[in-house]
Amino acid sequence: MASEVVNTAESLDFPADLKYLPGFGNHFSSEAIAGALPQGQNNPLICPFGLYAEQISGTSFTAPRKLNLRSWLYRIKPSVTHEPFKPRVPGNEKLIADFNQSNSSANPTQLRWKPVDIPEEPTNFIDGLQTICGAGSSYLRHGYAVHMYTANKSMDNYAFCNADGDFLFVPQKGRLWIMTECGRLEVIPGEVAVVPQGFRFAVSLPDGPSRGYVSEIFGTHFQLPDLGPIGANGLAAARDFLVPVACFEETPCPNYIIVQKYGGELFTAKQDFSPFNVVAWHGNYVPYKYDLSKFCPYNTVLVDHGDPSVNTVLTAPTDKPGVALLDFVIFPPRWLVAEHTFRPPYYHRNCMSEFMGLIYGNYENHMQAKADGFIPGGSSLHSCMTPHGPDTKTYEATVACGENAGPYKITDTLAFMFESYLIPRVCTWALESPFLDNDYYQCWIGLRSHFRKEDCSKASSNQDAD
Ligand SMILES: O=C(O)Cc1cc(O)ccc1O
Ligand SMILES: [Fe+2]
Repeated sequence: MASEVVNTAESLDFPADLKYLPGFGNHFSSEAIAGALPQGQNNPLICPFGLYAEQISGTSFTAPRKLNLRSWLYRIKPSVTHEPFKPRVPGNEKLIADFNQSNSSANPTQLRWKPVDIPEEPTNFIDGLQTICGAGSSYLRHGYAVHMYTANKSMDNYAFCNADGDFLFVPQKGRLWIMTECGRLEVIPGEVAVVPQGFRFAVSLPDGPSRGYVSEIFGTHFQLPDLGPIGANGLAAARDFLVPVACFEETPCPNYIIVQKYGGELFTAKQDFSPFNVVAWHGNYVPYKYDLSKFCPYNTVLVDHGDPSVNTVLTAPTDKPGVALLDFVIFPPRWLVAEHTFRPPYYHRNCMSEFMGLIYGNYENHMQAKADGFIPGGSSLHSCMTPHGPDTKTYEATVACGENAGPYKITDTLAFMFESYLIPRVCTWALESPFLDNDYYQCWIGLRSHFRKEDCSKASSNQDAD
């Protein structure tokens, strides 16, 4: 418990030495003022210091205990104290939470986008968020969305609340200062953060123009993957996940606006205080962050290219065992040592769908075969059964290197994949976007046949002689 730290954040300043609580799935507790958490019960008649008790649940009350998520917030005023929600004008028409024929289409071709420009006009995180693709519906609590954000303005006197699902933030350019009801998260490119469904949060941009990726999941939450035969350790360690400590604002804010995303539409409600007025909290339903450089990769040590699932950081399950609504997978710096193996990703068609982004560096830069076109801030989508794999340059350079490729370290790169069982529909604006790379398919067109027919006849005549 962070009871000695008195975080009375009179402004939303983020100190350099932000404190966090470590762990994943823990029952945490945090007090900005010692004694603010009720002891022995959640909902006393009068809470310490006259605070209001409020529960936020992330699963139905009756969910099995091992899945049950909820937290208790002790706040200066309860979040119900606001004027009625009204449709936000203007809304954000590029935000989709119910994928259908009016807003998106099926597209089985290989798709790739260049990095989207960060606008010049003042744009905050809410207005700069645009859905690229997704499947299902937040109304039915089954599905996901992949968004990109570009923004250059902090959310002042605005808080966002996503009633549809959980957001996983993957910043690519610029730090995010995410103020949440549980406290502050600083997230730099190379780190990721999760803000679960329903938490109010405000995004500030201390570095100015910023860009990144967001995945949103409907109806479930992220878990750490099972490790199977890997054993009890490896990949993302629970203790490297960081949860904010309680921190509150109490200065009057006469025109504070809550922007609620509900069914993909935006609604606003006015209130006269900051929603970041939680003096203490406890529970297991919390925002958190994770530094991807802490990931402990496992990989091939003799032959063949392992499947990318070995690099799963977080997984959001479906009801089918082992089948993900959304896996968050990374391709971090690591040694390649496989012998007589084609080391880059194999050519493949996957029954799952793969959205990829690049945080920095070159993706799978095997033997410096610099594949063009997939640039930091860009993205690609290879949907269910859409063939893909290394481009011509990478194939030729890998084969030219032959058996001489000794141990080789892939460095200075960080790519990721959102992989889903559900077949994505692609949003209309994303298909019409000037950033769509219409020549993407060209990167494979040069792949030549290396088939040596003469070797086949030699092999069969040798066989006849035997
Ligand atoms: O398509 C991709 O680049 C992602 C990917 C990487 C890999 O090493 C194996 C399979 C796979 O889908
Ligand atoms: Fe793939």
